[in-house]
Amino acid sequence: MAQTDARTHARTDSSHALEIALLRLDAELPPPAYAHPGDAGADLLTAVDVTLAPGERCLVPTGVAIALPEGFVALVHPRSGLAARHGLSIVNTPGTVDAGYRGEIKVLLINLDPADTIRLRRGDRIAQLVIQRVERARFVEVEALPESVRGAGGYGSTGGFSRG
Ligand SMILES: O=c1ccn([C@H]2C[C@H](O)[C@@H](COP(=O)(O)OP(=O)(O)OP(=O)(O)O)O2)c(=O)[nH]1
Ligand SMILES: [Mg+2]
Repeated sequence: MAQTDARTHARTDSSHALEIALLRLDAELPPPAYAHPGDAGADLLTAVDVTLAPGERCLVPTGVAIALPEGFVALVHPRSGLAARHGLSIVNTPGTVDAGYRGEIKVLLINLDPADTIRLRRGDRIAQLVIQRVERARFVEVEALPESVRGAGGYGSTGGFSRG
């Protein structure tokens, strides 16, 4: 049975999956899908053939638009297999799809391989969409921040590689 979250108005179906309105801008392309039960990311497809020379980037259309409920974000992550095998990544990883965005989801692919060209065909799975709840903050200006154990240490303050 479908349930509605009183705070976010987000609807979940009987398997507790969040219902998200999806518009297919390309009728012949299958919608994003989870490859296995329990997967965090639903695979996004490229709607066009793409050729990426080494170091080249390209904003690639996926043929879908969504309407996220308020209080959610969709993050566009690279696929690890394509990254490991071909050096295919995303320039702005993870890409942020705002709840109010109604345009086509696009993926800013980049070929990080130093030598090989990457050729993608329309319908190839190029990225994965991870849906998460997200908080909205109210930034409250103060004179001093509360103390913490870490303090201002960062950017390697705890050390880096240990080399024999
Ligand atoms: O990988 C991505 C990243 C963003 N977007 C879309 C949805 C998002 O809501 C919108 C704006 O993204 P973002 O806020 O990251 O970009 P911006 O450069 O700040 O643009 P804007 O000024 O429109 O917010 O672009 C995508 O389709 N794919
Ligand atoms: Mg923005």
